[in-house]
Amino acid sequence: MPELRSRTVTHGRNMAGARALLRAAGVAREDFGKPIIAVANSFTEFVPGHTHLQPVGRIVSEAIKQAGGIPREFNTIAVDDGIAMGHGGMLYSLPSRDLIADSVEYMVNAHCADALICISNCDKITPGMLMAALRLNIPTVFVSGGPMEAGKATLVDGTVRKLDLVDAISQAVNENVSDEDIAIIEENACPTCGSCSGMFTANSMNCLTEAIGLSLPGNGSVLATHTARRALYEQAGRTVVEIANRHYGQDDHSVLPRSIATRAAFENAMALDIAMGGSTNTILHLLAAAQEAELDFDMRAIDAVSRRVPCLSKVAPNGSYYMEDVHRAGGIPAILGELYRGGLLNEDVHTVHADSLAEWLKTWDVRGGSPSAEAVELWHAAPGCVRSAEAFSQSERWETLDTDAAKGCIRSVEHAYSVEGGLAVLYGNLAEDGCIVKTAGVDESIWTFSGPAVVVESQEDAVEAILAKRIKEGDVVVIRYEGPKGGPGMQEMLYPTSFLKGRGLGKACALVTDGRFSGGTSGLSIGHASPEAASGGTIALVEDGDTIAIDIPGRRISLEVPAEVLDERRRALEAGGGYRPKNRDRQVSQALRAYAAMATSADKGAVRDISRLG
Ligand SMILES: CC(C)(O)[C@@H](O)C(=O)O
Ligand SMILES: [Mg+2]
Repeated sequence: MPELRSRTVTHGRNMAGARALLRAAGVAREDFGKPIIAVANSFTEFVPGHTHLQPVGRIVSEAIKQAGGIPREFNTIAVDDGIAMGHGGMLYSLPSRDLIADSVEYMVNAHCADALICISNCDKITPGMLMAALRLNIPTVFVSGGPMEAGKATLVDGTVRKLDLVDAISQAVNENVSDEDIAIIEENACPTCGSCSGMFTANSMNCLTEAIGLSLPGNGSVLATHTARRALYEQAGRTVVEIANRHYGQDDHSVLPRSIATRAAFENAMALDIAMGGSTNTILHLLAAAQEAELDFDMRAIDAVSRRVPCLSKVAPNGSYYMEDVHRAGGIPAILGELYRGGLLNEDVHTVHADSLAEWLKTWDVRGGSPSAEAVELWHAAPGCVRSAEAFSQSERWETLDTDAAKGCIRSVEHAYSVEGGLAVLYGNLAEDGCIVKTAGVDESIWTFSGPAVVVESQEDAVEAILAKRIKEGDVVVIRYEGPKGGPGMQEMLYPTSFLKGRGLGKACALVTDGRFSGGTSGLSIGHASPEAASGGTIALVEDGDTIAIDIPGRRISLEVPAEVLDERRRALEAGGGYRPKNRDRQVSQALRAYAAMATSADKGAVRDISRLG
């Protein structure tokens, strides 16, 4: 039977000092011996996805106390990609993931916590905490802050439309949209607290924790403002104590993160991701998390799943549905249920709340025949449509659920949007170790595309070229030296992709980069090109006017330049100073340079190269 880790600080005469301090922090004499549960809360007023989490930490802690644990809450940082976007702030976004993972490890190990509950939400927080959970491998439950409601606006001409953050970004550069309409869009794009309303990175990751089995059903889709989230937080608090007791009291290792997040579970999560057209960032984060779990799960494994799983849902930016619509259609268990019936899931998995996939879906899949009354009630949680930055500020209900598997928000395998999955890995001389495209967001007419390269060596230059109308129909914009090392920090290219869209080029151009994209990016946007330019990848050798050919169904990307010419260019580049951007004036802090010194490439999840630690 494993001893409570916290015994190190709660038992024995020599730990009188540690106990004295724990007492000073509110632990009662009779509580010593109960499991200490670290409550990693990512509350911050900077980020709408996290601004409502302060009371959530208290609710979770109270539930833990009631269930017989000792909650110890602490905070992590959280970067808002949407606010950091389009300027030097974005360099900090991806490195913040590893900082969060480390800070959770520091707090848990320094204080000998027995178990962990992760209150996450936005882009890097869920993956950072997931990395920590798999690194620490102590009983862990994830519970996120929930999605934002979709925006609704009435434009000057009376048109009523749904919208989100990306509309505010792209419409701002659309010369056909009036200042009055821009003001209306800005005012209404993000009406409530929560993670931005589409299938963007935050929501994608929070849905994936459900599929991996580390969070409760509904975690990824119950709206941040809805009263139904209170029960989710309370249940998460009870569950973490229950699994801690099973592990330390009954020697049950099946509740540990590495027992739950197995390769089979990662493949299921990837199948979900491909079916729902999740953010391309999920690939980076799953690769990073798999390495923490010491799992054999790489780009080839992702490629294999993407070749067999179809696209079952198209949520913004891939279509006109939002997270609130995914929820009404039965949430993540409904997508998993469709995949299960299609024979596309591994069945040898379990979760923090169910011992088998069959039990999990039987209870929670509203389309599966016998969902519990609790599940049916949960999926009725609807948007309040009132501006609010508070958790639990509304309790609207949908009158009916969307169970239309032919034309609704979530389709069956038989009625898939496309047999081609929502995400694909492409290989070729331009990306020998692979690159990523979100097929769900690409118009089918340009799944094969070929055009002349227009090369820029920074996101800023790309934005400038698009706004100065130097990019024309048919071009392939190449943005390089924006990888994990080269940026550093692998910026998201939401501004270039949104500006292409805003300038009417969304379906007319391709964009290839060694950087990455926001979950809000759509169009023929190909990222994570590996090896990156700063590591000597072929992307460093592209010249203006070279032809780049993209073939999504064939999973190929090629720079159509003879090998001898590329060799010649490589020799010249290496003789001329190596793999560095030309004329780029970028302030890079020491903290970021430290990240860059250790960063691996995107096909390895951009994690630190731990082989260098000796
Ligand atoms: C700001 C966004 C839309 O959240 C973006 O950061 C993403 O990656 O999805
Ligand atoms: Mg992001």
